[in-house]
Amino acid sequence: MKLIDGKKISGEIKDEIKEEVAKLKEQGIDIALAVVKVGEDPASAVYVRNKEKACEYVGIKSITYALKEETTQDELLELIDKLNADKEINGILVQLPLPKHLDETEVLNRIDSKKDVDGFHPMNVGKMMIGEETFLPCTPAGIVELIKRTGVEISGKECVVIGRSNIVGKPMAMLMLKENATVTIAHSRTKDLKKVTKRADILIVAIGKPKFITADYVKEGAVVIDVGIHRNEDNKLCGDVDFDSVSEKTYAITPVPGGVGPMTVTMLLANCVRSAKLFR
Ligand SMILES: Nc1nc2c(c(=O)[nH]1)N[C@@H](CN(C=O)c1ccc(C(=O)N[C@@H](CCC(=O)O)C(=O)O)cc1)CN2
Repeated sequence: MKLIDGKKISGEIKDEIKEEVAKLKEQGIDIALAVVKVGEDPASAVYVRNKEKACEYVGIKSITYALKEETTQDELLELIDKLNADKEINGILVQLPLPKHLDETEVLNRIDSKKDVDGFHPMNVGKMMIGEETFLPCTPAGIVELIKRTGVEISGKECVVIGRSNIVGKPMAMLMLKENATVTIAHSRTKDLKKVTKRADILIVAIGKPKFITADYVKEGAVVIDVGIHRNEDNKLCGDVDFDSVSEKTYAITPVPGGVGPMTVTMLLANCVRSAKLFR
């Protein structure tokens, strides 16, 4: 069984990005990312800190706007408008989830699509659908990169994606289709999930339930990618996949932590570089 080491692979990509950022600096192009965080969600605080550290490592300037929980929709939209107009800012991201009283869709749609380094704006989602060059959502893009850098051929493979969120499941399916996989999207209403998952050469799991996928859901020799992230009572992290039982059957598998998560942050850096190159 191959362990797909997302930490190592993302480290390699970060070094490539660092070189590219240095070259752009020599040409007088500086890259700056605005990160907007609303409220005190502890997981979001960790992810934002990881993004700040990664930016610093590669030489991208990051500015975090930490807004209080009670921030109103109008206040948040006003900040986005200000960042959209700021010529020094190449990328804007709003850390999700937002507090319940805020309208996430309206906020994400307000970000200038040319600064949408999360790839969540409808314009960029549309471009991705038709295969035009654009910002790709970071987690799905990171997963494609992980699979490719593990040396696994995607073209012609049976790929099953469990989950249909706008951030992971739907774009994931699109990107695997672009790589010429035969793609099935399974979800909470899928009948006989095991029957569907057992045909997967590549199984991508974003179901949101700790250790839900056990060995009996997986075909011998499959590649399994675990997008889930859960913290148990002992503060230990696990994914949606029962790693110990499933890994005995797989050709390759991602761990949690250290699999998909670090790639999400690294692909954000790649999108910041893309923004500076395409739209400065
Ligand atoms: N604006 C966005 N919000 C959210 C996104 C996103 O892509 N854009 N994705 C997730 C959270 N996320 C990034 O923001 C993210 C999740 C996990 C990790 C990560 O590195 N995980 C580590 C473990 C870290 C820990 O100790 O908890 C790992 O898996 O090894 C990075 C980023 C939702 N929101």
